Amino acid sequence: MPFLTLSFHFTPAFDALPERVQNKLDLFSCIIMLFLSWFLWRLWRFTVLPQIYPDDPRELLYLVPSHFGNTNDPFALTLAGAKIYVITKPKDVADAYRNTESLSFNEFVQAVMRACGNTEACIQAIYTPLPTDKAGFANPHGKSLATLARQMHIHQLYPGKGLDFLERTFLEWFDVRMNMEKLQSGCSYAIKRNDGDVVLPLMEWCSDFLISAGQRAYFGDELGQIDGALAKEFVTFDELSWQVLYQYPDLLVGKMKRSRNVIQRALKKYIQLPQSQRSGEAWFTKAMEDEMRALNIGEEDIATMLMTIYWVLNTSTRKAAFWLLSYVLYTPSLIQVIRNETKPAFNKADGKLNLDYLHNQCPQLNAMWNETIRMSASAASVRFITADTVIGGKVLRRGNRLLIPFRQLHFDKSVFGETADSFDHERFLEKKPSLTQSSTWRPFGGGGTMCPGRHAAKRCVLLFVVLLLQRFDIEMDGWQSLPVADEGKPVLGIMSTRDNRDLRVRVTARKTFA
Ligand code: HEM
Repeated sequence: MPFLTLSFHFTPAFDALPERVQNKLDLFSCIIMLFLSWFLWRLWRFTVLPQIYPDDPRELLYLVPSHFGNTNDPFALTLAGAKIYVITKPKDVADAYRNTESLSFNEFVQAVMRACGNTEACIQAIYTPLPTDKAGFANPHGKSLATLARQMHIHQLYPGKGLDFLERTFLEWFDVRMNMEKLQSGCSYAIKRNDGDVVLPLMEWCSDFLISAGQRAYFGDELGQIDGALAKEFVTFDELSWQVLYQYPDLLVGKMKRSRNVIQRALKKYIQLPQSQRSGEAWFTKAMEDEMRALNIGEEDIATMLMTIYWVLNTSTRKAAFWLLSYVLYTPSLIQVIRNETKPAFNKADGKLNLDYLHNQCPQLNAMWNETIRMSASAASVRFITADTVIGGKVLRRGNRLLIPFRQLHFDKSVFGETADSFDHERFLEKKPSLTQSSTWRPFGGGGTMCPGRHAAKRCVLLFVVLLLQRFDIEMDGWQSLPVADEGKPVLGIMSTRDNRDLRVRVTARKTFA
């Protein structure tokens, strides 16, 4: 019974009223009490507290579309009882990336590890500093495996031998599969097969090819021999992987978990194969496995860790290839631009590809890559605040999280121009060579955790696109509107299409080369 009405309830006047009227009054007083409680709470939270702590970021009132007159000051949200600060100003973002003292990435990684099923013992082993003279990857500063892992990623993924190995493997993989006979026989998901052409669902095709190539480059042939359907299984997992990022309760994630388990089981069988029986894997895979075994981490945990590698490796490249090809298909004149520019990269005699030429002499293609990821990247960096920290003149209190969403930066008209909402790769050409160095360009995050896989992703996607456009004609199979990106779900890089919409494309072998 609400407190306010108690005194009235015990009066003879209340007792004298008919029961129907008494019930109505009860309901009315409940509503008044609820409203009053909400009003007092709101007054306290959004009016009194900001007066007491004027330097704390303002709390965003629920569902108010633009905050505080678009000042872009840091603000706070409360989701499921947890306070999350959000910063959107490029300078604040740059300051946050620079701060590795009181803004930590580890907490986020550990939460993802737990959500994927890693044990506490494994997490502890990975975050414990290791001796400087340990065997394996050099550790002169006595760091934990969690910190060394980043350096190991860089060793594999930054320009140099490791990245060249990956690129050669991608190329070999695409090369043998990208001919009409193989597309006709190998793409079980083809919608139509005619004499000389094939109709394919573009996203499904990009997913199959890019995931399989990524898997082959990191895990060699054996993983595919253990389970030939992992690429398909991964797509099911990946489309639901926002449930991992939101840390959904186990009860609600059956389908996502089933697919994840299939991949983890295959990875466990893979590491149970003696290393001498595995071939063609990337340096990183074996080195990481050795490091974990040296810490006595069990095979279940190792397979779970490898699953997260499989995830970051494969989630974005397939979607980036899809978006780049979609944009090009909606402006078909760009197909010829790519063909003309990349033709000299192919040796006239044997068709062999000069990769250096592709990396350094193709500004149009490079600009199309930049524009594609500007339009379709939607990740956010997350940091845990370990001590009160001032950003943008506001105090972010320890124990809360900081979210740095990048997407809105990529549509800033003062940086990308009035056409920022549409695809126009020319903005990245000579006009503004420094655009990718600007603090509003963040498809790969920033600071000490900036994506180490960005070069590999670009090389993999561009190889696929260039081979495709040089070897085939491609067009839409009947008019279809451009799918809309699904901005509603958190991702680790590039967005999917809303409602998983795909495009049907007709692919025909080209008679002449470029
Ligand atoms: C277009 C493709 C890609 C995009 C847009 C992308 C984006 C990102 C973003 C936004 C982050 C988080 C950065 C932060 O929080 O500051 C990240 C982290 C990471 N990415 Fe990528 N990524 C892509 C491809 C790849 C590929 C192919 C790999 C290969 C293994 C990869 C490996 C990683 C790793 C290991 C991290 C964690 C870095 C760390 O812990 O320090 N990414 N990526």
